[in-house]
Amino acid sequence: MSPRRQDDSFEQLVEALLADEQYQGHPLREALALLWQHTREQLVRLERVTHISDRYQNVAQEQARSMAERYHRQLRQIEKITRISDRYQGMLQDLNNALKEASTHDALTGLPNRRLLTECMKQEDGRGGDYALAVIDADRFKRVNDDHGHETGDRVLVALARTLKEGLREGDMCGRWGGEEFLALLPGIDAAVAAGVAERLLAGVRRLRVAVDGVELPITVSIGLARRRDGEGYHETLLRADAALLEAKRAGRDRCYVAGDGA
Ligand SMILES: Nc1nc2c(ncn2[C@@H]2O[C@H](COP(=O)(O)OP(=O)(O)OP(=O)(O)O)[C@@H](O)[C@H]2O)c(=O)[nH]1
Repeated sequence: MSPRRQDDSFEQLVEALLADEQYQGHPLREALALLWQHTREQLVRLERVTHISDRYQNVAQEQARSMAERYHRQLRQIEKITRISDRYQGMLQDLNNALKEASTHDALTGLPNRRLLTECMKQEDGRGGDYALAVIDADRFKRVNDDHGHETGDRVLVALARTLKEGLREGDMCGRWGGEEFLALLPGIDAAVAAGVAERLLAGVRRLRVAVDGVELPITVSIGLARRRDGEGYHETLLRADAALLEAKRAGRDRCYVAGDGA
């Protein structure tokens, strides 16, 4: 017999006993009635306590669940913020690199710009470095612009920059000094080697051809070369190289002039 049915039959038995006429006035009946009354009250109380306990457990479970959900939601938000922050930092880094590149390199040719060249020459001066400077200037470049347009002029400058860079040794530096003028910084070099490098650059540019409207445009440059003298600052060496360049131009262009030590 199931416990529930047992309870039911016990209850029916007690009820029947209490209702039976023949036990009216019997002292045990009074005791049974009191006991039965007490038992029923206890049962009601027990049910109420069980009900409260169930509700409390439900509330506790509900709270635990919502706390776990909140925790996971916040975790997901933190992960998202971390991803955004990583991306943002990456973008900042890229931007930083781009700014650095823009501040030190020429946008058209990609070569080091005047600022970076100046910085490097100052550093060489600072350590008393032995170097030569070659000022390289495109010949009759105005004509290229006038005859073929500024865009063609730009293409020529880009091709020229590549050719000059390819003609230099490892450790040399070629940058765009401004306009159609380039500057090569040749560290640790003696006069004869520097002149050889300049001749190689001239020859490389002579071989260069830039195609314009089906025609191959010849390009030449003139070079002024000066070797740093003891105790000299880069701007003085540069002035001597500029003077040598002027001589090369006057002498007919497409050549290199070397500044004498006394120049
Ligand atoms: N396309 C283009 N032209 C430039 C740029 N910078 C300077 N130039 C041009 O370069 C030309 C330089 O002309 P000039 O200083 O008269 O010299 P040149 O015609 O080369 O003559 P020489 O130097 O005497 O051989 C000018 O026409 C400038 O406009 C540039 O970034 N792009």
